[in-house]
Amino acid sequence: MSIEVVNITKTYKNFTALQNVNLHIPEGELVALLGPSGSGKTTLLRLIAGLEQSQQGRILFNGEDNTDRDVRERQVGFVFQHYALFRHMNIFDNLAFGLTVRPRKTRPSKREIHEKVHSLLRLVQLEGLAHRYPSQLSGGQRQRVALARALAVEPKFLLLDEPFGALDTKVRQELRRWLRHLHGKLGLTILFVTHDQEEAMELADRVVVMNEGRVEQVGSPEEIYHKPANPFVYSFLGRVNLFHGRIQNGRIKLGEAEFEAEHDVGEGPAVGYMRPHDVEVSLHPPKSSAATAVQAQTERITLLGPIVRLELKRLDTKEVFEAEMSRQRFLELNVVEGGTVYVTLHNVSIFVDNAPAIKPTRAYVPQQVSI
Ligand SMILES: Nc1ncnc2c1ncn2[C@@H]1O[C@H](COP(=O)(O)OP(=O)(O)OP(=O)(O)O)[C@@H](O)[C@H]1O
Repeated sequence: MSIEVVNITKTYKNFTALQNVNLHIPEGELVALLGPSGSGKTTLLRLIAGLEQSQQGRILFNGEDNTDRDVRERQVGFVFQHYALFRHMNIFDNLAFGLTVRPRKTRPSKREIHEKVHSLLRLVQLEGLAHRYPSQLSGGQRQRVALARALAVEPKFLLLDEPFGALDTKVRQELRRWLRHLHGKLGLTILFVTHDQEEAMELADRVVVMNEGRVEQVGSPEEIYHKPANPFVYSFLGRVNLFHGRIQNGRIKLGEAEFEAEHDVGEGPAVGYMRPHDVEVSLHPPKSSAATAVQAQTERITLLGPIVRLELKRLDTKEVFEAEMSRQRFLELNVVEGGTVYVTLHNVSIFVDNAPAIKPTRAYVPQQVSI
């Protein structure tokens, strides 16, 4: 089932938690709501579920207006960070609960419930644990039971609020793989909240980046990482270097590094954003006369297994920034702390105020002046 959020604004007294949010989630997609704490992710999820009401806007399921329907009518499956299983019921009863409390008319028979619960246990790979109590399961197992319980009532879609938040890294990774697989098998629309960018990138077909009650960007993991719409998205998705400079005479000057802009971008202060893995480090000045290389001092070297991170300080602007490279490249280079290197800046995105990114088309090549 598709979900459409149309122009939703939600305020608590005089605090605006969501502002003019619009979002379309096509049927069958696995979508992440990603953003820092307080950005409005849970509020949006609760509004879609029908647990909250907004002051403005509509919520449509498959094009049908559900704004005024209550939570039970919406037939949504939920899973929260803290598994919230019934502690006094065994796993079988936890899974059967949603079906046994249905009105007599729509309640399945005992045999049907038994079959359903066992097929769900098979689906979440917990067969044989039906008679255990929640306290006798690991955190990851409990969370899989919570998912199975949400699926038991055959929801139109699943809403997951930081479903793996309380689990340790290794279990989280396993559950991510498992959820991806489950989604592939069921083809259900799933919307999940996370503040972990790696989780969003690894799991989701599409990521909705939120900040201060607004949607900053919606795109595939590839798009939001490689084509961030604005400085917030750039900075939120991974490490980033900032270089301060100016646009003048159609050229973008970041200290001694200069780039040409494809079209007229005005004049004034500008900030260059760049990922550490796009910084090319060399011990020698580049052969080309392009003015994108600057000198820097190596302040610190951090070995991170297969990756090596250098903390560098530009000699021209004194800005401190990071470069990342493979261990192999690091060993070939022979960089030392305190030494001087040449860095070439690739893939810089220039942002002026909050306008869309300017991608420099090429490095500025100074003209030879003949005397
Ligand atoms: N019932 C409430 N009354 C007042 N303010 C609220 C209420 N619920 C949420 N808020 C505020 O709305 C904002 C958005 O909260 P929300 O829980 O949606 O954020 P979030 O992105 O899910 O954050 P987190 O990752 O920390 O869970 C926060 O500033 C929060 O303090």
